[in-house]
Amino acid sequence: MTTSTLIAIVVVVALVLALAVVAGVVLNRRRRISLREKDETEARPEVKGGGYQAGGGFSFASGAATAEPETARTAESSAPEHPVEERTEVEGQPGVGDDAAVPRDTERRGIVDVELPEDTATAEPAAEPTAEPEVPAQPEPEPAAAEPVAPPEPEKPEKPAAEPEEIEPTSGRLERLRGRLSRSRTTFGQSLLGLLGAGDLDEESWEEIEDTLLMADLGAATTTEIIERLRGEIASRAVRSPEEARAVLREVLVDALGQDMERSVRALPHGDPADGGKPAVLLVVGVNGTGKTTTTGKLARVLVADGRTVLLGAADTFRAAAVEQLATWGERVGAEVVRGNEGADPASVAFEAVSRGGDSAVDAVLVDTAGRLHTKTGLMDELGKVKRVVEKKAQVDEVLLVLDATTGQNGLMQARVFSEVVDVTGIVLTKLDGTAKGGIVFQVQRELGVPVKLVGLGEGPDDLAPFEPGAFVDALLD
Ligand SMILES: Nc1nc2c(ncn2[C@@H]2O[C@H](COP(=O)(O)OP(=O)(O)OP(=O)(O)O)[C@@H](O)[C@H]2O)c(=O)[nH]1
Repeated sequence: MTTSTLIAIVVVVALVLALAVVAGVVLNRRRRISLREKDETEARPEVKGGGYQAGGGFSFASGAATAEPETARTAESSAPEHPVEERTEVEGQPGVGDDAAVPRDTERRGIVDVELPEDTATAEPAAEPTAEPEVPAQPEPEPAAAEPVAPPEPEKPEKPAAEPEEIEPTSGRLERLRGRLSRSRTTFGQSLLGLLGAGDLDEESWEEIEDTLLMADLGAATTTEIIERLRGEIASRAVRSPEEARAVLREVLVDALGQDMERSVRALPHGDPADGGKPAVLLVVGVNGTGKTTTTGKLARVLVADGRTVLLGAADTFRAAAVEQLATWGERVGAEVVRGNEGADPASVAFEAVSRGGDSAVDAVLVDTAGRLHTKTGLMDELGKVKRVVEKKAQVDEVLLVLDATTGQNGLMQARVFSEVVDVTGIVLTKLDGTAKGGIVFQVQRELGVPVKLVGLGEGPDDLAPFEPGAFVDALLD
């Protein structure tokens, strides 16, 4: 082999190596999405706002217009099944992930049949079975401590004594309270914007975006869906600038929140109450301390501010303080309160509240129920009974499940059990002001298929807002 042949071979090998290196670099560049080459002249993609038409205010609807006809349940079909193996409790004690403190509903007391008032004969629907389901065979721990308590008659409704106070305007609440979402905004919204706007989006960046979504409690399924959509949209729209990436992010998040979900609170009466129409009936349910009583009071204020008359039913008879708390809310807005003594049968109080609401021709009856751990089968059955007893008198238009946004996965577990027992129609997510995990909104809706209708953003009396996907996402991203 001559020297010139050798040189030729070396040159060819060097050329092939150089070509391979260049091809590798080009391929790697193509896989990245660069946001650095901002083209100011390109028009930003139009971003659609949320489809929910609350217009910044609360949206109320009549149950008659939207509620599905209630079918009378039989005791057999409505008795929820809670096989022992599915329970998270261990011998009645909270399990991992449950409330650490011994809940007040560990108090033992028998569940008694309710003596319904006289007018039950005229009540509807007639198909309700006369026998309430038996207390499940699974006994509460320490059954010997259970004392049969005769259901005291609900007390006479109280007329508020104090002058009703000023109520913050109900429109634009989410706008006004958007600052309360600052913790979620910092750890969720701003992290995402930082990652998407930082420049080259390689696999590592997408992993970080995924982690951010998971940390904010969006859940694995929603996170995967959002990442896939984001990747697709950013690539297909040839997104170049951080502003464009933000617009795409907003659109994807708003869509993931379900723009078409019906979020009106069914709190408007069926016809004119002054002319024989019936009040709307709302039950407020949830675990201890999630904010049921507070939410009931806040909602009453919104309705009163909108010119509606309200009656409050204090069916949280486990805790005298809860009854007092609701009575105070009633006084503050000039609403009548029907209350029972501590230990009174909650179903009896709820029934009386609905009867009284009809007699007083109010627009809405809001019934605050006792908090109960979702793991307590007997107490959950009792909640089902509250609803069935109320249905003897009137259609229940709305069952609002109050969930504490700071409890994460445990909140979801609660939601599943409650919706088995009482057909939850809307979620109120409270304490969003105290958490960085605002992403729970996405997960809870997806898991339950029930819309988040209201959000609690503070302890103040007017810190309740209607949930609007567009405004919520804006609050997270701005
Ligand atoms: N920060 C914040 N605190 C809230 C919110 N909603 C309720 N709270 C507080 O949560 C605590 C419990 O609220 P309650 O309304 O008493 O809860 P509950 O579910 O009725 O409790 P039980 O009667 O024990 O079942 C109170 O201190 C409320 O002020 C909210 O949106 N944000």
